[in-house]
Amino acid sequence: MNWERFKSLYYTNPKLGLSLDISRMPFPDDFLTTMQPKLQQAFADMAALEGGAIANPDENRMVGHYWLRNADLAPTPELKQAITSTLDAIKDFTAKVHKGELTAPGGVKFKEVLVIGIGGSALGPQLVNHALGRLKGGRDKLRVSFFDNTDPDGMDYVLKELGSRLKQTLVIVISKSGGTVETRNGMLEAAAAFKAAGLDYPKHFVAVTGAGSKLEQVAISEGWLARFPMWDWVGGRTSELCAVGLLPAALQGIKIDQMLAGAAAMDEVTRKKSLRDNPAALLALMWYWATDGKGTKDMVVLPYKDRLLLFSRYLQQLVMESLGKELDLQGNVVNQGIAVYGNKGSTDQHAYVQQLREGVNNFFVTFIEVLKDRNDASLEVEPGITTGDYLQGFFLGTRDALSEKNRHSITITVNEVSPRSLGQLIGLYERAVGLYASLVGINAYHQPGVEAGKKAATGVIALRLKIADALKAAGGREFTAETLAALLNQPEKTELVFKLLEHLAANPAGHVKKTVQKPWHESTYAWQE
Ligand SMILES: O=P(O)(O)OC[C@H]1O[C@](O)(CO)[C@@H](O)[C@@H]1O
Repeated sequence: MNWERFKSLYYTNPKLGLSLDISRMPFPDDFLTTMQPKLQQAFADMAALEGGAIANPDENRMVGHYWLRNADLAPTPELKQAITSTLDAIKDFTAKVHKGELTAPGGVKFKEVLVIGIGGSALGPQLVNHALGRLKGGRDKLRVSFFDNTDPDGMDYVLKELGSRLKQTLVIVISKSGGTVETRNGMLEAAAAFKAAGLDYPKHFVAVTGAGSKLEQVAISEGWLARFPMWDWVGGRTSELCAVGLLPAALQGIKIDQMLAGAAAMDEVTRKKSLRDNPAALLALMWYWATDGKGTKDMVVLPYKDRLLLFSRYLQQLVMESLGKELDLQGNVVNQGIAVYGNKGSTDQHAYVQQLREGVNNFFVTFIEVLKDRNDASLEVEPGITTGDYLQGFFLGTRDALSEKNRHSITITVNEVSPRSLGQLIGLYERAVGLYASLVGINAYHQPGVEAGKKAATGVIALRLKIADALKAAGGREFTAETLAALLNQPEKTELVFKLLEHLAANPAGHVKKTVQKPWHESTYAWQE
C-alpha cells in the first residue's frame, strides 16, 4: 500500500496508546473537507447533548453516558451526586463482598455472580467479563455467568455449571425498564432454583434498575440484598459504565476506575473539533464514506484477539440499535443503519473471509490489532517466530489480501487489552455512533422498532392460553390447526395456531398430544392431562 497516504492519514495517540489507520479507505482528496460543515454541526449537537440538552426528543430525555466517567460534566448537582454516590456504593458493596463482610446466609462467602439481563443489560457485562477476566493469569475474585435469554435449556446449562455453588452465588438482575420479560423470566427461574436448593433467594439477589420500575418494586417487597440505580438518561446500549457494567466488573475484580479513566481520556480526545485529532470523527466519516451515508455496506469487525471476541456483538447493538432507524429527525422515511458482524481473526479467516475476498463486495472491515501478545514469554513455534507473530502475520496478510481486491478496511491498533484500553474503545465507538447519527440526521438514542416484536409476542402468548383452554374444554377431541383456528374464530391465524400446537406437543407443560397424519397439515392435536 501507499506509505505516503498512510503517513498523511495515520492517527496515533501515544498517550492513549491507540492508533487509527484510515488510509485503506480510498476516499477522494476533498472528502474530508467537503464533510466539514456537517461535521461541525455534529460537534455542535454533541456539545449540546453533553451540556444536558434533550438529545433524545422522542422520549424527551437527556443523554448522559459521557457524564458517567466525568461527573463534573453532569448538568445539575443532583445528577453529579447520583453518579458519584452510585460509584461509591458499588465500591463499598464490592469491598464488603470481597472481604467477606457481606455474605450469603450462614456466613457463606460469595464466589459466583449470576447476571440476569438482556441487550444493553447484558452485552457490556459479557464483553468486559470475557475481555478482562483473569487478565494477569490469576483467578477472578468472583466468577461471572449469565442468563441473557428466556431459553429454558440455556438457563439449565448455567445452573448446572453453578451446581452446589448456588449457595455462594450473588445474583444481579439488571433491567433499566424493570419490565423486560426475558429478564423477569430469568429472575423467576433463578429464584425457583434457589428455593429448590433450600436457599433464601432474596438474600442473594441484587437489582440494577430504574426508580419505580416493576423490578424495583419486587426487590423492595421481597427485601433483596441491595439495589443500584439505572437512570433514564443512560441508554441500555451505553450503560456499561454505570452500575449495569461496573457492578459485575468490580465484583469480578476488574479495575473499574481504569475503565472509567480510559473512557474519560477518550472522551477528551473525541471532543476535539479538529478532525485530524479526533479518532471518533474520523471513524464516523469513514462509515459515512463507505456506506454513502445510507448503510449501503456492512461493517465487519475483526479483532485479532480472543479476548475481544464479544466486541463485535457489543457493537452490533450499539451501532444497529442506534443507527437502524426508519425516520430521520424531520420525520422523513430514511431507513438508516449499518449492519455489523464479526468474531475474531484469524479464526474467521477459516470461515467467511473467503467471501470477503472474492464474493460480494458489500462491506468494509474494521481490524482491531493488539500489539501486546501475552504476559509471559512466548514459545518459538519456528526458529525466531512465536504464535503472536503468526497472529499478526495473518492480520497483516488478510488485510493486504483484501486491499488487493479493492475490499476496504480501517485498522484500530491498541497496545494491549486492559481495563483502560477497553474503556477507550467503548468511548470511541459511543462517540462515533453519536457523531454519525448527527451526520445522517437521526435520533441515535431511542429504539421504537423493538416494540412491535414485543407487542406481537404478547399476542402470541395470549393465543397460546386460548388454545390450551379450548383443547382442555374439548376434553380430548382432536383438532387440526385449521379446525382449531376456526373454533377460536381466528382462521387468519391458522399458521400461528399450527406453530403453537407444534411447540405445545413437544413439551410436557403443553399437555397436547399430536397424532401425525398425511399430509402433514391434517395432523391432529388433542388435550392430554
Ligand atoms: O434494560 P432493559 O430495560 O431490560 O432493556 C434491555 C434491552 O432491551 C431493549 O430495550 C430492546 O428491547 C434494549 O434497548 C435494551 O438494552
